[in-house]
Amino acid sequence: MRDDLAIQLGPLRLRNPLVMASGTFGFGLDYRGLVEPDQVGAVVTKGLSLQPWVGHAPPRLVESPCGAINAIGLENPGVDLFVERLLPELVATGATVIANVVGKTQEEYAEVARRLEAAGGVAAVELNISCPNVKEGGVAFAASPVMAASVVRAVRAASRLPVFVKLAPMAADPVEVALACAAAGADGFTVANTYPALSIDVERGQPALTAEVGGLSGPAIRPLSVRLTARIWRATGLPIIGSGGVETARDALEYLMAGARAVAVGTATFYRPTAALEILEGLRDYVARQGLASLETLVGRAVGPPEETAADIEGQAAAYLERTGALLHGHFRLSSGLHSDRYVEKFRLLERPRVAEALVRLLAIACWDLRPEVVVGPATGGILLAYELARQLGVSRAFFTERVGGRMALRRGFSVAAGEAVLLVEDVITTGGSLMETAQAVQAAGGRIVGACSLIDRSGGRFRPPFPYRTLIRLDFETWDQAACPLCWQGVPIAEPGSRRIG
Ligand SMILES: Cc1cc2nc3c(=O)[nH]c(=O)nc-3n(C[C@H](O)[C@H](O)[C@H](O)COP(=O)(O)O)c2cc1C
Ligand SMILES: O=P(O)(O)OC[C@H]1O[C@H](OP(=O)(O)OP(=O)(O)O)[C@H](O)[C@@H]1O
Ligand SMILES: O=C(O)c1cc(=O)[nH]c(=O)[nH]1
Repeated sequence: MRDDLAIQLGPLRLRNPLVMASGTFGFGLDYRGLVEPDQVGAVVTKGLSLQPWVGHAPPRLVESPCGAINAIGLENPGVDLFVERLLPELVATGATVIANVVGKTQEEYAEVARRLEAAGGVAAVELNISCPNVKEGGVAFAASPVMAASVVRAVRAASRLPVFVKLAPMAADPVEVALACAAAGADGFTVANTYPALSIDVERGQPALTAEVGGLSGPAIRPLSVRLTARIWRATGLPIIGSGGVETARDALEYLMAGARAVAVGTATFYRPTAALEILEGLRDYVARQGLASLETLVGRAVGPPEETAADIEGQAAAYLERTGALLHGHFRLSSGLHSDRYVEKFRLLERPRVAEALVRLLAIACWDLRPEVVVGPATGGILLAYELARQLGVSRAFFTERVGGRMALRRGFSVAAGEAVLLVEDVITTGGSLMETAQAVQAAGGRIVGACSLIDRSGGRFRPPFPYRTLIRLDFETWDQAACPLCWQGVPIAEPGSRRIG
């Protein structure tokens, strides 16, 4: 199996971002011979309840322009039968299984999740608090952020399985619901379930569906759910499975660029059973055409970084750095020769791959429009950052500059072609001296600087390079010349934590 479309969905590593939507792929076994369960990123089961549910009387599905309206009523065999009869066979296919869970009380949700975890083989649960066509156990739980969060909390307490909450697009304020679920420990969201809808059979003068209200799915809802995906991504920054009207690779890309990390295919499977596989081929073509190393950098590309995450990092940066041990207090001689009572030990951040990956993702989102061909950073932090940023941007080369006799230089055979587009990356900017020296070394070698970025800028706004420059965190710490340093006056011993030798 090729790995070029693999993507991280919170704690889950999916072999590709395509997920078979709940209720449209049975229990993953009905389509064998057409779509093998291990060909897609994950199979989401039909909603599972504690006891078997019979669902609504027919008719349960009616066509609608650019879509369908359904009211199956969550018919399912119950969690125990699923665990006993269906799950082993599904797991044996090598599929990643996400179990869709429904209940009439929060205790039921919790108990179903507990049994699923005990059974083994389930990668995550998707809490369906959004079925629009039942009176109990559906959208009622999404009616208030508090109720939705209480289901998440109950499930969290009963099982350690990752929890994705399937949001109701029309219930309460979905963003408020999502924030409450995030606070209660949700790992991510599916955005979104179907939209409550009514179709009338004018010959009979009756609702077309026995249940009256059904859920509208298909391309008709796609732009609505793409928008909601962007809102939930911006508000929470948590991993999202986009769902609603995905028929082609283009549709799937829309969801990714709006902030989803995986995309569900539902109604399309009914009229084109191999739609998911065709979409995967389309995604592979796109990745090859755009020269992307992975799909990671597409996530949220069209709508920018999540506000909360950006705000969190910006607003609580000093506290975060303090907590991770990155912000040192003392008396330091910095790379520039200036003195300060603070030093940012960037390796407290960079030594954690997850933290480094998450921070660089924000840099990648901030810089993707610069279209670099090479990423370059000054040693030492820049080595790691350049590599990770290039990886996430799908850029094929990354290298670093280092000091030779006190001057930044390209060594080790690193080179740029004439006019090659270079993005610079730095961990901490104090004066910007190291970055500007790197820029000069790259330009002297023939490279063209298209921009620069840094994780942390402590220059107090004084660093203003002559090319586009983006930073994640601005900190305002004082620096002094040796002669003006109050810590020197007090005789406090000085430390020189960086690797640059002064004097
Ligand atoms: C017939 C049918 C049954 C569905 N059953 C479920 C279900 O049991 N649980 C759930 O969370 N979503 C269910 N859904 C919603 C889908 O998983 C999906 O989120 C929605 O249909 C939008 O995607 P689509 O336009 O690609 O179909 C169902 C949808 C349809 C059409
Ligand atoms: O903007 P400037 O004034 O150039 O200062 C910033 C540079 O100083 C720090 O490096 P450090 O001195 O810690 O050296 P090291 O990375 O080699 O350990 C930091 O990682 C930057 O590279
Ligand atoms: O079983 C159903 O009718 C059903 C469940 C659900 O969550 N969404 C949907 O559109 N239909």
